[in-house]
Amino acid sequence: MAREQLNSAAYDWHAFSGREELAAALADQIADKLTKAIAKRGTALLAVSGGTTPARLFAVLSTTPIAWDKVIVTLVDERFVPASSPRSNAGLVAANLLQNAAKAARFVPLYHEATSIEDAAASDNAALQALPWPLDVVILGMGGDGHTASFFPDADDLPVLLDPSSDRIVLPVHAASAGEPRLTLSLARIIDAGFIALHIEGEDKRTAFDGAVAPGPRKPIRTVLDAAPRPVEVFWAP
Ligand SMILES: O=C(O)[C@H](O)[C@@H](O)[C@H](O)[C@H](O)COP(=O)(O)O
Repeated sequence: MAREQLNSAAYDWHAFSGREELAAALADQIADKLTKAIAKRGTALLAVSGGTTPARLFAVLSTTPIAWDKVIVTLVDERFVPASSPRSNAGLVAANLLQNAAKAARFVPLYHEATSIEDAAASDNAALQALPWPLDVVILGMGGDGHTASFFPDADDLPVLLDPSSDRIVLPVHAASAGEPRLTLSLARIIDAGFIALHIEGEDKRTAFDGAVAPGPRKPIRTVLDAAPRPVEVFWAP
């Protein structure tokens, strides 16, 4: 089916006529990048976003025949809730991605019980040092307000979250619009990824993306596009 391809310096736009077609194409791209990473360094590091958009992609990816036992999966961000919560991104990944062939992957969550989100982020920061950075693949989502990861426009310390030279891996986020405190990978870790995909669906998200890349007040997604050393691959379907 027809695919619309628009490019700009900061992103490559890949539009699909349907969400199934998008999921198949993006899953193929992810599998290709992970397989190449495994061939090159014996392992692959994948970070995925949560929310509602990725479930179909995760289901398709979970049946993709790659060496999942050599893949480490972590999260781009997480709500400060246990995996048993319906709000948990770890729960979403467990139910949709870590199934079928992908069950063999190693999952590294972000949420741990802690007395504060700051303590949780500090322990994550220490624990995730041991992962084989940089990310080979990162899959971002985007909210209608132009947030991605947990870089919410109303987040306290947004400049810290968006510092491209930060040596932090995981940062705590307080943002009234986020619902609950969040844990997020830093911008620095995200833009270091070998393949950066932004997965958005629906007309509202396309309008929000177009607004974010147009001249005007900078939204967090625009900061990611501008900071990335290579074009972000945007996958969109109506
Ligand atoms: O924890 C989260 O919510 C995500 O990581 C977040 O960044 C998400 O990608 C956007 O909010 C879009 O969410 P939807 O897919 O639900 O629109």
